[in-house]
Amino acid sequence: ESDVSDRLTLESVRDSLIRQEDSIVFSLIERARFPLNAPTYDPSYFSMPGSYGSLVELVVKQTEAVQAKAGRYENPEEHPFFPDDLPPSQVPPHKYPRVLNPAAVFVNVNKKIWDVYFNKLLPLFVAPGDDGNYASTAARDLECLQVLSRRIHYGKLVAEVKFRDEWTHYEPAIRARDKKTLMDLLTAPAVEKAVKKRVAKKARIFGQEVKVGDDSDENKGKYKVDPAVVSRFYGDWVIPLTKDVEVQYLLHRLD
Ligand SMILES: C=C(O[C@@H]1C=C(C(=O)O)C=C[C@H]1O)C(=O)O
Repeated sequence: ESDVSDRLTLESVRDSLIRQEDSIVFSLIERARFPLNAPTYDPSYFSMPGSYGSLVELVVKQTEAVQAKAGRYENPEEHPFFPDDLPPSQVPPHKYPRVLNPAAVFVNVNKKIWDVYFNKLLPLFVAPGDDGNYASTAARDLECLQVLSRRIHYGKLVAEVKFRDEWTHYEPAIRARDKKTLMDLLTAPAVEKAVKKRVAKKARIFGQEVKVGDDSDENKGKYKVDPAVVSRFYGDWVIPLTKDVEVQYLLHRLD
């Protein structure tokens, strides 16, 4: 099997992040089909044996258990939200390319992603209201959580590539545990600017009303998810959390 590292470049990992933007925008569009549906998140809405808390926690925990048996978390790019008590994989092991330093496994920011998604993003992009579709709503929330988690933890791969390209700059900062210098070294303002612009454009294009027979631009600024909300979410949370993952990974890189 060819050495993965000769295919792993900053350009290739950035291309993957660009492709993941599509999945993130579409997952938000699909969640926005439902109103807030607050009982989904209310621990007092239902009770069943086993401490599940809210309905969304039940759906996430049980879905992650099934996906763990199917081998999902054998992939180093995947991170469960409830890692405790996950069942072992039941499928033949797949040889994932070993790119990351094994210490990468300690970097997991899913608790923060959970908090930010439900408390900062969700109220901004879904309509108020309750249509009773709580199980479907929870399934859409899980899709959003998983695609955001994959994107943000991709910061490990980005950091690995940057380390390999410029290890003489990174090594002293890692040994000095100098997070500020590490953050300065890995930050690419022009790329961040382009990311924020592109995700807003994708939200406009993917979320527009498609009319047939009349090509006039009748969208009148109506989109399934507000492009400005998507762009601001990337700027305020997705990019900063990705960079936190990069810094945390680099701090473990020489373990
Ligand atoms: C992911 C990268 O690292 C940083 C994080 C970025 C992001 O989360 O979109 C973009 C540029 C960098 O500041 C990168 O350099 O591509």
